Amino acid sequence: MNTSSTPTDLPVTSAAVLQRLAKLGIHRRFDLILHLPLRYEDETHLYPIADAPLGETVLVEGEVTHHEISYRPRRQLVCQVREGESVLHVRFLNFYPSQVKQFAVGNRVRLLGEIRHGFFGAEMVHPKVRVVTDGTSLAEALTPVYPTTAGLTQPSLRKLIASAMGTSELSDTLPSATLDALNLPAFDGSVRLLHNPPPDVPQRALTEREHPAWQRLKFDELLAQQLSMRTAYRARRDKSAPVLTSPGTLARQLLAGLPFGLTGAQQRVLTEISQDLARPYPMQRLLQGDVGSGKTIVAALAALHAIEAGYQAALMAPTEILAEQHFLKLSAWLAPLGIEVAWLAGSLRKSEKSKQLDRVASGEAKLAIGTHALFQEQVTFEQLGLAIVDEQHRFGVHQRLALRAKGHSPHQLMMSATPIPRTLSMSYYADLDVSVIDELPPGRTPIVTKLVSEARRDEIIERVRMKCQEGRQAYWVCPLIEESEALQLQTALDTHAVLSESLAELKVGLVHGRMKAAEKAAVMAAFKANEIHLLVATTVIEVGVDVPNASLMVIEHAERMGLSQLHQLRGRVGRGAAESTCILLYTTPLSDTAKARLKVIYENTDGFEIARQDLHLRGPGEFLGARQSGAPMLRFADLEKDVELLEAAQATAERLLDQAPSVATAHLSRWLGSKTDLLKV
Ligand SMILES: Nc1ncnc2c1ncn2[C@@H]1O[C@H](COP(=O)(O)OP(=O)(O)OP(=O)(O)O)[C@@H](O)[C@H]1O
Repeated sequence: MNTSSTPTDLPVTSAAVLQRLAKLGIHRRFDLILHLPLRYEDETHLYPIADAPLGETVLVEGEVTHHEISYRPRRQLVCQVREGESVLHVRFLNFYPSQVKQFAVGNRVRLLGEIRHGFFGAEMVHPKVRVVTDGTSLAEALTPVYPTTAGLTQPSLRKLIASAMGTSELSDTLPSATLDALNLPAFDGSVRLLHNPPPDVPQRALTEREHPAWQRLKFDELLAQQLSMRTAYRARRDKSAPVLTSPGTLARQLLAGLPFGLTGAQQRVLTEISQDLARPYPMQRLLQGDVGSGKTIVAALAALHAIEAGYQAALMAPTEILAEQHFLKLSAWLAPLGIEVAWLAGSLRKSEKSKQLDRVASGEAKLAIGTHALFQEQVTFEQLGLAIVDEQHRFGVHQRLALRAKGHSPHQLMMSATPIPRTLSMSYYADLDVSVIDELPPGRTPIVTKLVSEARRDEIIERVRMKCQEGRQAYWVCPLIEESEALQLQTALDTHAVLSESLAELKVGLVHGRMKAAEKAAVMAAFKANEIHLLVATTVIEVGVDVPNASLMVIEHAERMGLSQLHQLRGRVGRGAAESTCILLYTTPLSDTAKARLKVIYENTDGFEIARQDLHLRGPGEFLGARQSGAPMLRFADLEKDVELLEAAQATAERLLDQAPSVATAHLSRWLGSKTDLLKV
């Protein structure tokens, strides 16, 4: 079998063609084979003009009875083709002299296109044309139409693919017993069928990717992904990590001082984490929990586990606001236990930074909290046992690896406040263990969501006044203006000015992305202390801000925001016992997608359900964030439609890795080819 696919195995020598192929993601012969048609043209079957179905691409034939170049309403070639009593009008708005020749009166022409009812009767615009001579026969297979790029015609792509198919060994990577059990056809037959389907295959099954041949390709792709992720998962067991055992004394002390007990879900995930930490190989666990489900206390208890075992822990967050909030909360929790926490962020003054670095290096600080400043070169730990990464999807694989390199393969806990749909975590996150906090702390009153037109802004301002006079606090979130940060800042400043004036008796604060970290922190601290009643904010408050007394949120131009972002923002309220309201202000007219998004957020409060619908509306890219660059992407399988195949691929991958590793390797190397270095991540 040919597994040594390299860029040189393409049946091409021209640098220009190689470049065009590269644009299509084709770098080796196997990529050509996997370059599957978008759709097909059916030239196997002639329809009588009178009976051809409307709105479908059909092949018809007739004799040219007339042609002219007309100039009204614009220059165009207008022809008539007759078959018996039926007449078809044919028009070309752009045409070459050669096309005029093809339509010489008396010629028999075969036309491929869609018939519509035009002004003069049946008409075809811009059909594909062939002049019929005695030897012209019908095609034997459907004609594939490939995704292509400028300078690469369909016939030349077809030729290249045919040549790759002719010279490649397409033997099966999977044993026939496996295929039989899964009811899947052979690989060779499947790709050949998809490139050259016989005329009796229903086109819908092909274009909708439901044909067994498609199932086979999707399965192979999913299997390659599973094998890649699970190989990485298993490879971790060969590395050694500190065995962290802890009698749990510190954890008990911390819990004793808290006003609440852990929920069942928090306890369960904590057990999962503690068991991992006591293993001799590094943990890589993803902790998922909906907004407000209480991940921070779990992170703190995991850190205490490492600390009690004699090691240090680090907690890294993507923004300084979030990191600082963690720092304040965890310092307050850990100080009574006599545990020192260091703070590392980009905004620290040099002398302060070097003091903090010393505390981390000497081991005086048992926990270090910060932004990406934590994995910069100067940072050394005395003995790092656990690295916790909050909002993991905002960090790339490299940043995570850099933090990991700070210790002798420390354990890693990754936290995500954006719930990840099950199929996504089964596929793109299959190299991790996953824990889910699927229960909210008791006593929360569900958030009431209201959709309100921008025209009723004044009423909303009154509502803010009332709430704040009752002693509650509120957020006012300014619209996201992606095109211009300056404009976004201006909007926030204007909104702040207007609201300060309208609500003169309230203290109105402002926080936005352009402020210095220390300024932001001061505003957040004042809001937390209820010295600010209404906080005007850009979306910098999206993740993690925790002010339980805030019970009203107004989001302007909610129609511009993504679902997960709205859910995150809305989760900033409803964190205490008081009933909370989130008002989504929208501006009309709303696009269909904006309507769909607002409907989902209005109807659902469960983050996992919202995530599932977000996956449906926007595809997986939005969830993967930085992870996308490190994971082999799926081209054929659809995580929504192909759940069964995904489950089958997952089970097959485990079985092959256990029982037939050489089959697993062969399959992987065929699919990943030059990308196999991904496995080293
Ligand atoms: N078991 C519990 N019982 C009552 N309150 C809890 C419990 N666990 C956490 N809390 C409180 O719930 C609030 C939310 O917790 P936390 O900030 O950890 O949420 P989170 O999961 O990080 O959510 P987000 O991603 O929205 O920040 C905090 O005020 C926290 O103190």
